[in-house]
Amino acid sequence: MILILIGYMASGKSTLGRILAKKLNYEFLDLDDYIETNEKSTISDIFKTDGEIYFRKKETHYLRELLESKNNLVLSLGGGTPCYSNNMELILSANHTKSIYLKASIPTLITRLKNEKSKRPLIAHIETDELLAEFIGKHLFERSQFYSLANTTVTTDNKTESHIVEELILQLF
Ligand SMILES: Nc1ncnc2c1ncn2[C@@H]1O[C@H](COP(=O)(O)OP(=O)(O)OP(=O)(O)O)[C@@H](O)[C@H]1O
Ligand SMILES: O=C(O)C1=C[C@@H](O)[C@@H](O)[C@H](O)C1
Ligand SMILES: [Mg+2]
Repeated sequence: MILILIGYMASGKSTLGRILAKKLNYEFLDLDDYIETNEKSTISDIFKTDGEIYFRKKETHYLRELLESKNNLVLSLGGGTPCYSNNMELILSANHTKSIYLKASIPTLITRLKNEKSKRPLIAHIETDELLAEFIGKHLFERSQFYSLANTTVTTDNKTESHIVEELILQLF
């Protein structure tokens, strides 16, 4: 089984994925980290040097590689992974995957992303908190249609990390 965590930037995919994998004794991989290791570059540098379209091609390539080669894995995706190419179709049509949308509210995402912009090239250039809030609101609205295709959804606001992981395990098994 490959458990796939989906959600907006800062929704908790990497943090919760690591904890979930430990509990289940599964391998943990973060698609952003996997891309960085294999491309020998950071996500920010890939965006700067080769552009977003190149990044999205690589993202689909490595997603497919992992889906075809791994088992007993928790895989945290990038925030945009479900929204490009045929990635969501790939995930849903594989018969050994379960996908989970980690749903966080706009205010929660704004609070987290205000302090963590620099590593995220899509928002690093946004100068004020007001503009960031406006961007997140619109962007999440556009992306929700893809996130909502996940097999299951867990809301994460005002819940501790361990509480969310317990809920995930109950929903999944
Ligand atoms: N349930 C939670 N309660 C409070 N803080 C949380 C919770 N889950 C995650 N966080 C915090 O939110 C921030 C973003 O989490 P994380 O990096 O796991 O998000 P992500 O979905 O992997 O983001 P990205 O798509 O940009 O990689 C981190 O600082 C993390 O500690
Ligand atoms: O939301 C997005 O489109 C992204 C999120 C990050 O996880 C990275 O995959 C990259 O910064 C793009
Ligand atoms: Mg992450």
